[in-house]
Amino acid sequence: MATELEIHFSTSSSFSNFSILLPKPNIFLPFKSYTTSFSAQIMPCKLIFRQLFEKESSTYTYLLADSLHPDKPALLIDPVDRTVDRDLALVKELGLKLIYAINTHVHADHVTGSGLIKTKVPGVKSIISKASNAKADLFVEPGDNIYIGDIHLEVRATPGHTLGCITYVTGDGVDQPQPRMAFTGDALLIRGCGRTDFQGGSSDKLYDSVHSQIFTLPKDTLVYPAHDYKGFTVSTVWEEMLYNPRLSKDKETFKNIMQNLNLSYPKMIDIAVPSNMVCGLQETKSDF
Ligand SMILES: N[C@@H](CCC(=O)N[C@@H](CSS)C(=O)NCC(=O)O)C(=O)O
Repeated sequence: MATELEIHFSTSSSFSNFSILLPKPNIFLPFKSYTTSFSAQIMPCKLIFRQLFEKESSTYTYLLADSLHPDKPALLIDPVDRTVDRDLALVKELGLKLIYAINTHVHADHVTGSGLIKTKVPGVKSIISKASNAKADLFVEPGDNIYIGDIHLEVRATPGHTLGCITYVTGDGVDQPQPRMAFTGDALLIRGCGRTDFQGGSSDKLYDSVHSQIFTLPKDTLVYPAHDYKGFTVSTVWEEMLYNPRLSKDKETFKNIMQNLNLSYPKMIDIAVPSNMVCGLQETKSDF
C-alpha cells in the first residue's frame, strides 16, 4: 500500500497551512518554517485536515486524521448523504482508517451521511450529542473528548440553533494542532449564525452559547462552520468577535435581528429532520 511523505509548512504571520504529499514509504518529515527559509526549529505536525463542500445545501464536511499514528485514524464531521462516496474515496486514497462519523446537530436542510457511512464501512461509530435526542452509536456531553490517535476534540454545548447543538474544538496543548480549530456547526457561521426559529431554537440561548463557549477561546482559534452561503471557508474567533454583524452586538439587538430574519423554511426540512433523528437511515434499514 502506498504511504506518503508529508511535509507541512506554516508561516508565523498567517493562519495558513499547506502540505505536499509525495509518494514515499513510511517517512514523515514535518517542518515548521518562517517566511521563505527553513528554520532549524522542527515541530511535529500531525493533523491531516480537509474541508469538503456539498453544494446543494452549502454544507461543509471536515476530515481529520492523525497522520503520525500507525493506523492513521480519522473522523468526519457533518458528512452529507449525497457526498459520502466522494468522502470515503478520499479517506481510502489517503490511507486513513475512518473510526467516527460525527454530527454537530440534527440538520434540517440535508440528510446526514453518517448512517450511510456505517453501512459502507463496518466498524465506524456515529456520534451526536445526548441533548439532541437523536439515535447514534455514541452520545457526547459537554467536557467529553473524542480521540483519533493522539489528537482530540473537546465537546462544547452550543445550543440555540437547535437544542442539541455542539461545537467540537481541537485540544488545548502543545501536542495538539495550533492554532486551535473550532467546528461550530450552525451555532456560529462566518459573519452570521444559525437561525433560531425551529427545532428548539432560541436566540437568547444562542447568544449565550457563542459568547461563553466560542468567544472565550483563544482569539486565533480557527472557526470552521457547517455552512457558508457566500463563499467563505474559514474565520477566526477574533474576526467574528469584531465583525460578525449579529453576534458582535449586545444581546437585545441580537435577539431583535434574529426575530426579523424572515427566512423561508429549508426545502428539505420535512425529510431531513425525521431522517437525521435516526442517523440518516429512515429510508433504509436502521440498525438502532
Ligand atoms: N435555503 C436553504 C436553507 C438556508 C437556511 O435556513 N440555513 C440555515 C442553516 S441550515 S438549517 C441557517 O441557519 N441559516 C442562517 C442564515 O442566516 O441564513 C434550504 O432551503 O435548504
